[in-house]
Amino acid sequence: MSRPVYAFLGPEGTFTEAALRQVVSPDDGDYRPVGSVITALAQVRAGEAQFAVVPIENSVEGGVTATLDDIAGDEGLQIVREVLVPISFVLVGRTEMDLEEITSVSTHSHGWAQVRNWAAKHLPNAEFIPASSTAAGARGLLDPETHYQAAVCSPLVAEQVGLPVLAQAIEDTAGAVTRFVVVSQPGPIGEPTGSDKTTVVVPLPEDRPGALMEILDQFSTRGINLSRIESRPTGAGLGSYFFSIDLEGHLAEERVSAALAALYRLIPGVRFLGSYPRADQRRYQVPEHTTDAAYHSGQAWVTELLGRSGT
Ligand SMILES: O=C(O)C(=O)C[C@]1(C(=O)O)C=C[C@@H](O)C=C1
Repeated sequence: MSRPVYAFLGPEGTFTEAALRQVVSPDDGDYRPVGSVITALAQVRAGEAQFAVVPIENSVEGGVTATLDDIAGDEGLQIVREVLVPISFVLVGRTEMDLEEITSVSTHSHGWAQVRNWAAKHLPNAEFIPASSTAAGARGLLDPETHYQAAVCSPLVAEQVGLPVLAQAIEDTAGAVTRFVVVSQPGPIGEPTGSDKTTVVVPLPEDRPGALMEILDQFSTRGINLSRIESRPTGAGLGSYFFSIDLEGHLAEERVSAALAALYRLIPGVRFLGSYPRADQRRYQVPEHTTDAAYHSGQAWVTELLGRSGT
């Protein structure tokens, strides 16, 4: 049987590849490096890859907008898993050189955002040259035609390319983590594990006072904690937004399905992007009155009443 194809942001040595390695070994999955998050997701939509591994948020820099916007675009994708990768950066140079001599440095824009204070202090003369990934920036230094002199990348890439490390642990915030998701075409939803997340996209109705409050109310009255909520422009015009929301719980849990059903009644354009296990396996506290058992006993009571009414 052929191995499933995993499209991911390459080339070899990206943080995305580190995430992919947590998902499947190269013996069991076909690693396909591509040039962008959008290409990886497009390959899954087109059926050219079974899975894409893409960054979705960073603990310091926040949401990865290319991913959030693309997966929100239609119901052609489903999140099946999440993976966490600790992030630390080094500075590599084409040759050994003093930091003050560096006039241009390349990396991924999300990586640059995580070292910008360090760079302002230690690379005062350097211009930032955006690369399609941290590994692409570093590997570019191997090409004699490349005009920049240094790159910000993971310690692993530095080792792979064999270039001199000019500075280590240059991230502005120690202990940063990037969260990646594994995405497939819509299909069966995994069983609840007791430590799950559900991702939904909710278009914010325009000209409806209190719409955000109404959305949040569906979760709070059912004791559902939100682990991420971000507003993004739909692109349709100023004032047109959607919310990308991660909530604690699985669609198969009563409080979650009840909240989503209520949300659908309010805003039929709501999109379900998947229920999947939490990477940190942390269990959440469900208030007593919103456990499945509480929902079942409430329903049993109403069913009994309905029996008496003869309907
Ligand atoms: O460039 C890479 O190595 C990536 O995997 C992309 C990416 C991102 O898009 O956030 C992943 C993790 C780091 O936060 C920096 C860059």
